[in-house]
Amino acid sequence: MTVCMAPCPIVFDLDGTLIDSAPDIHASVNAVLLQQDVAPLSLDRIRSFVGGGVEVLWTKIVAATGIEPGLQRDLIAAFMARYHDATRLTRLFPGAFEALGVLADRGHPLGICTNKPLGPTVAVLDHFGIRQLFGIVIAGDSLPQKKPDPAPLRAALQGLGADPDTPKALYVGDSEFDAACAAAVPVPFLIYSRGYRLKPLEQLPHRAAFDDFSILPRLVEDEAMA
Ligand SMILES: O=C(O)COP(=O)(O)O
Ligand SMILES: [Mg+2]
Repeated sequence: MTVCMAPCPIVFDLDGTLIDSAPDIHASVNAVLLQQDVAPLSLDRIRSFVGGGVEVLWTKIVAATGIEPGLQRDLIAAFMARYHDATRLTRLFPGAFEALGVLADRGHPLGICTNKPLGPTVAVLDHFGIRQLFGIVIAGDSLPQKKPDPAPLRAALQGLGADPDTPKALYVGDSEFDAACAAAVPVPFLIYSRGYRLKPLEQLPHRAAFDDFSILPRLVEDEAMA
């Protein structure tokens, strides 16, 4: 069965897929913990909490630190004040910029479907000068639902002009949230193996995996021929 003949829409996850943002998330979290006289958490720990969006992140932090759960709302507000434009420690993964350029030049409509809130999403896309590549950006606070619910990815596909019920499209992500979301749409899922997932690759349903963005344009072509 042909998945996509004409250049198909490709939707990307952001944290752990296009960008290594865990160092900025880590710094913003620890600044808030410091204000509360709570010991800092390691980068590895915080990275393992990323993927489900800000509320999930802070639910995990509250559980890990024993902070009074009633404080979570205020801590999220304090965190967002730092995180909304946090780009200083964030990097594009090697080759991601070039791969996006190749795919855009080939005519693939590109989109973003992330659980990261819209403020920091736009800040980081602007910071790296890649915002204009994406025809649609669905962020963690764009809809009432977040990944793994299929609604955000369906909205992103619709925004790129794809019929989400017969999606000749691809989703590129890194985590359990992305794999489950893609399966729920359903849409073929390509997984970046150097991202923030917790489980072994084999346990996440995916069409193909890649550890180097220079391979992605060929993987996309392979999908078109499949
Ligand atoms: O911010 C998060 O928790 C996850 O963001 P992502 O969906 O871009 O991986
Ligand atoms: Mg991710």
